[in-house]
Amino acid sequence: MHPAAATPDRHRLLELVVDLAVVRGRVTLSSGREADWYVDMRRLTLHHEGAPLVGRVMRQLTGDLRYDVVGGLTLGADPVATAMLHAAAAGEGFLDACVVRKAGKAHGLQRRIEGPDVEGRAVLVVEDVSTTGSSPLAAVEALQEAGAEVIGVAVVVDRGGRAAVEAAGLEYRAAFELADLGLE
Ligand SMILES: O=P(O)(O)OC[C@H]1O[C@H](OP(=O)(O)OP(=O)(O)O)[C@H](O)[C@@H]1O
Ligand SMILES: O=C(O)c1cc(=O)[nH]c(=O)[nH]1
Repeated sequence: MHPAAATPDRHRLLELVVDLAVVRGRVTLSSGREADWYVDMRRLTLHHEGAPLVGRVMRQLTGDLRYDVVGGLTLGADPVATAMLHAAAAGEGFLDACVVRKAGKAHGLQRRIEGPDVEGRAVLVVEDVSTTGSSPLAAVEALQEAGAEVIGVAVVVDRGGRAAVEAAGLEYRAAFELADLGLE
């Protein structure tokens, strides 16, 4: 099946993204850039119907890739990773999740990457929405420093991050592009 094939799950998830997450109005993005709309994916990835759909659609999108850990830069990536973990657990496979902190922690075990150890493991970096690619690439760098093999990046909505991630030599998958959301 094509990674972004039309399925009932993908169709319903797209409806929910448009209904729940797209917010029109002037906003400042994490890059400092200004925009006239925002995709607040947390409204979807923490939603009772949206979260399980995110897990299944993202697993389907990356079904041909080999990875056994999934995670990205906190906070947007976290519910995406755990939704995928639960989708895997509900099926045949197993999948661990990890959380990449924006900065290292000064107390406790002082870990930047939380969860089961990632050293020597194949990790898929995820993100809820990516505009510049800098958040997923920050996660890639932290995971590689921790000894993980990063096999690619997958996002629910691509707002423009593809170019930077592909320029870094990484596979990039997006469940939805701006055209799918009617936002081009
Ligand atoms: O870095 P980009 O590829 O351009 O993607 C945009 C980032 O903006 C959002 O997070 P935000 O920085 O608002 O932080 P949060 O996840 O802590 O809410 C989103 O979850 C991405 O991480
Ligand atoms: O670039 C961003 O900061 C950004 C854009 C967007 O649509 N949604 C979001 O959560 N962050």
